Amino acid sequence: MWSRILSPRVIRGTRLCWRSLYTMQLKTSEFQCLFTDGLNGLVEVFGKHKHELRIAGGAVRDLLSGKRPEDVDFATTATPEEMKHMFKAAGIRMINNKGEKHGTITARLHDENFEVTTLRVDVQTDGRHAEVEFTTDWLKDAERRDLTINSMFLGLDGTLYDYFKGYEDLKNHKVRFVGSPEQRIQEDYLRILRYFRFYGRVALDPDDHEPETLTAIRENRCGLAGISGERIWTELKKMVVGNHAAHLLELTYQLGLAQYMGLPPDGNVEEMKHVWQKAKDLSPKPMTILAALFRCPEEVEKMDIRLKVSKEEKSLALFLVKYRRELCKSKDEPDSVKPFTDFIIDARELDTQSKMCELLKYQGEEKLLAALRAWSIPRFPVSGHDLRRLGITSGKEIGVTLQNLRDIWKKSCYQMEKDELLSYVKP
Ligand SMILES: Nc1ccn([C@@H]2O[C@H](COP(=O)(O)OP(=O)(O)OP(=O)(O)O)[C@@H](O)[C@H]2O)c(=O)n1
Ligand SMILES: [Mg+2]
Repeated sequence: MWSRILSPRVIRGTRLCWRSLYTMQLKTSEFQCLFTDGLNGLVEVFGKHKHELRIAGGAVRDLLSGKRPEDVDFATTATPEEMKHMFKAAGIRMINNKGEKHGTITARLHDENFEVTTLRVDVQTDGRHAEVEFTTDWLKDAERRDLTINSMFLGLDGTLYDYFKGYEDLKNHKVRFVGSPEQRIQEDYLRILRYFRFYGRVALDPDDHEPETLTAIRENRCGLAGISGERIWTELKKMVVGNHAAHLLELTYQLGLAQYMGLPPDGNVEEMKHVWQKAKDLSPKPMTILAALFRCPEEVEKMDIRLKVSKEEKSLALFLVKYRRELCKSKDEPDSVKPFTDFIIDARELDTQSKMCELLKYQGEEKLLAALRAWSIPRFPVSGHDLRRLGITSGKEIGVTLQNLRDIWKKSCYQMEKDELLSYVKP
């Protein structure tokens, strides 16, 4: 059952308002999966030193949505110094203390790492980094977090601490910033993209945004220019393969964000919407959806300069932009994968088959995709060595003959064997 404790607070020194803390008791069985020997050990150490320890942020959101969280962050009232002292005394190993400046200590128990962060307030932010001050006030730590659904804590006894109705928002499929969207965005402009990503995860309706959220995003869009390409790409990738992706990408264009995110300013939004509709249930790679926005290879190059995507991702984008219309199913035999397998045989590059699968997703060719996935590249049975044995010595001639034989072999649907193929060679 919900219990409600009301406390008056002054927000930003101007308005007096009632801030509520909702607490609720979850059954520990609901998050039993987390209680490993390592976590039990961690809980014991914090209990012994009388420091509070709670699960924080994204992991609480995931647990409440019935999902097993990928990474679990812990928050505590103990300072990093107190944690270090406590872990040392208990003989617990700590690893790479790079996060210590921001209050994070990583402890290793029973071969598991636990990241525990001291409650903090961001005293100075520049839209990317924050200078932090430690606190023992859980509300203050919740206040600096981005979205209400990401601002909850879960005590290890099953008590949920929820200052901003995050659980209600989660149940109502609402994505809202904590307090002022403008302020939260200005603290870290990447939150614009986090908003879209979580919208895709949580919202049912593709167009159920709070108007003031969209206004804050639009007015602060330039801030994205200062965010590194790697961070943008990490978020964008997750958003593009989530729910409502086409709607959200279109919205980034309507709000004028695209150019700050490495996407072509005049991206082909209509094509992207079609491609998404056709490919969304075929597990497309993020780049398969984004490729639809590019009108030419130069736009892929510009995107790469900004987002620093991987070599494979860039090569996939260039492949799709080049072949999306050129390489299509045959009109006479629409169920045949032959045009695609022939291309793969000729390309002789290891990743062509996987790129071709993405091309079929782009084109929405579900049946051909299944057939291509089931196909494995047959081995061409003739080598240069075989031709040399037949008396062909010039390298150039060997190359030409091999290609001719390969074409014959392709026509035979890769069935012809070596002797039959070599019978075509006139020495
Ligand atoms: N720009 C950011 C990034 C993170 N957070 C806070 O830090 C928590 C943990 O961040 P992170 O692990 O990066 O994201 P998650 O929300 O946990 O999402 P994911 O499932 O992708 O890990 C978030 O839940 C949120 O409370 C934030 O307020 N602003
Ligand atoms: Mg996380």
